Amino acid sequence: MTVSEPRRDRRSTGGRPRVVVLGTGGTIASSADSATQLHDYRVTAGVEDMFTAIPELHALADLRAVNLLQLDSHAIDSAALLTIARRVAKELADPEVDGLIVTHGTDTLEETAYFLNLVLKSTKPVVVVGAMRPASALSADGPLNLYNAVRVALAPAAHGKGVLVVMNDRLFAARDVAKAHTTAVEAFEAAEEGCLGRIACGGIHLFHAPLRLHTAATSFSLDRLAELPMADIIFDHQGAGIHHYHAAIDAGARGIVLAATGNGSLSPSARLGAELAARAGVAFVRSSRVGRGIVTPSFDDETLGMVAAGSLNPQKARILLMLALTQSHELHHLRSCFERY
Ligand SMILES: NC(=O)C[C@H](N)C(=O)O
Repeated sequence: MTVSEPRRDRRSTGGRPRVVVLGTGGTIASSADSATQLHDYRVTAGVEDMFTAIPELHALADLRAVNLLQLDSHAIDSAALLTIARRVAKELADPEVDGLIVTHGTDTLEETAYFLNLVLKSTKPVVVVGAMRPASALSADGPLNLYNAVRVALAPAAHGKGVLVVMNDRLFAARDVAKAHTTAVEAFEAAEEGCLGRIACGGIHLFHAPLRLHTAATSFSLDRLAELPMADIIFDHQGAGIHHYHAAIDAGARGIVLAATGNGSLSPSARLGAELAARAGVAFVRSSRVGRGIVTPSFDDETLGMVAAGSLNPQKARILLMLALTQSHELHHLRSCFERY
């Protein structure tokens, strides 16, 4: 279902816009033993605790808290991903809901954001937000990130832009953004594509709009997704072995994403791995471990039946590959997904 227009008569919100804040855990919901401890913290807070820390939020909108998960994002698996996506879709289908925020750990935030960007069928703003410092820290970044996320969700310009990520005063398209720093509050980048906009002194300044197909314009639908197929990422390097490919194929992977060197070049073992995958009917995608740039198609793609990931990093290529495999294993289908999304 495509949800496009917010409802005009707001009987239960007294005329105020309604924003759902859906909590999944992460540092934004964590605390440590002291204000100076910026590591080794635990998820402790629910969404209401975040509201308590930012009383100014209530002036912006009628807020609804949904405590869905309390996980660090490195613990999110395919089942949790589907749980998040289904709940987001359910909330967006409510005509009284104008926008939705997902609070999330930053380690795998880009994977969830890209997945939502591909499967949600709504033009309402969805903003994924996290924090690099726990809520208990000196200069915690979560409260302002969340406040900014709600402001973005309420901005008319955020409609129809796909899933957005707000971190440290910047606004990104879910497809383009990636975590690029282990500890800094300026942890997220969209190196080649750039951020979509900036939040400055209370204003939301949008510079670009995403061009790749997203949300209502994709062929993916949660209604038809019972589960996600298994896909593994294998990291290539000097002296790499073949055992990872055997292990992935034997374990039942339906797809392998190679975090290849450079512009998707294959070590001798990776080449052998691609041949094994082709023989076993396992899809093989070449992405790059470099972190910037595009993996371009090569002659080898034809001989070994591989797909070039374009500008998707390995973890995002895996998300798209899993979704594409739910529709077809055909090479032309997989390639067309990587060209369109
Ligand atoms: N900054 C963070 O959110 C990291 C965190 N541990 C996570 O859940 O990904």
